[in-house]
Amino acid sequence: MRLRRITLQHFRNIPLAELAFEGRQQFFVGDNGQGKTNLLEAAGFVSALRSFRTADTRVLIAQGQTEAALACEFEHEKFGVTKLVIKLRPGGKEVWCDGEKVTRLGDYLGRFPTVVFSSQDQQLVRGAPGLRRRWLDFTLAAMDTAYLRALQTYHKALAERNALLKRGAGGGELGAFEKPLATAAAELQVKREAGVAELAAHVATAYAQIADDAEQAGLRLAPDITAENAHAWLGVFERGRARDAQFRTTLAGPHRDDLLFTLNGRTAKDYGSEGQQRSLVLSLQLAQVSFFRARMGVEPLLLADDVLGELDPERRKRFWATLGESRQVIATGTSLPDAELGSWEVFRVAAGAFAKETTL
Ligand SMILES: Nc1ncnc2c1ncn2[C@@H]1O[C@H](COP(=O)(O)OP(=O)(O)OP(=O)(O)O)[C@@H](O)[C@H]1O
Repeated sequence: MRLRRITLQHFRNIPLAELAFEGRQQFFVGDNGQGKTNLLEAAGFVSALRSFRTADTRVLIAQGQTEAALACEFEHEKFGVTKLVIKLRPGGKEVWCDGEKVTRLGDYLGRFPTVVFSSQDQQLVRGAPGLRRRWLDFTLAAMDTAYLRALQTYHKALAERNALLKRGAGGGELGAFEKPLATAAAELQVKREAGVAELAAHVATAYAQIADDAEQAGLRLAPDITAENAHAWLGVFERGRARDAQFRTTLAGPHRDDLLFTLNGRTAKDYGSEGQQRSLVLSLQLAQVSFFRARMGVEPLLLADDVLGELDPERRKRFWATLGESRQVIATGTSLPDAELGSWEVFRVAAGAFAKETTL
């Protein structure tokens, strides 16, 4: 798919911007703090209906304003030319797709896939398990509404069970929430195992294309605990009651799963060099691109936030070659990319305003 136009109103530091994109490569250049990432964030928001930087919609609305609006036009492999309008208010968001109001998030997710490359991605290898879990959940839920539903059910039941535990409840009282918890846990486990196996194959391919070593990259699920089926999961939660009551929280379950990255079978977090970890993170995001395309039959929109400048020249060239020219890339940076990295439509960003420059 291709983003042809985007309009932002009162979005972060951007009072009004109306941008039309001609080709498949747009570059936003400017000093720090001018609004480059804000533009990418808006493009990401219209596809995922959430920000890749914050869970709080309120901070997206320009200071002093009560509402922000985004409108865009996609050229889409499946839906043809599609127009989306999003209104953000402190209390939430409203979405229209070709003039029709979107009432169920699940119907919309994954239709306009976007993959974000950002310098924060390094944390995916080195940071806490929660970051990897969120990445996995986002990747799988975007392509599978049943996964999203299971995830929502699980977290709702988990929150209820934990609230009871905090109040000092135990035994049978917890039972009411353990059934939905167990059913959802079983579904999450099966879908995570299958999804990770599929993603692992894409990660290995991407790593072989961009890294300069001959190591084999791997990805696997490191479950906190496993059980055969929903019935067995119920047993897990029932047996955990006494210990959970002591700690006042549900200690074991899919909410503690992790993902493990490996290089030649060894944990990348502990053994991988800085450069290898960097290649691995890029491979992970490239795997998301291939996964979305394989599942949806749609070329995702790629948003690259200040990453091109961070890569050494060799890796940058290889990364670029992997992206190919059939996909749209919207990138940002404080300086323009090398001429060998394709021909960009360039926009200069200063204090939330955008000016188109001559094409590189
Ligand atoms: N809700 C808001 N209202 C007004 N301004 C905001 C809001 N949220 C963020 N900003 C402003 O947006 C600017 C940050 O923009 P952005 O994150 O896009 O920077 P950038 O151009 O990508 O810079 P860098 O290269 O440092 O990442 C800051 O000046 C910040 O104060």
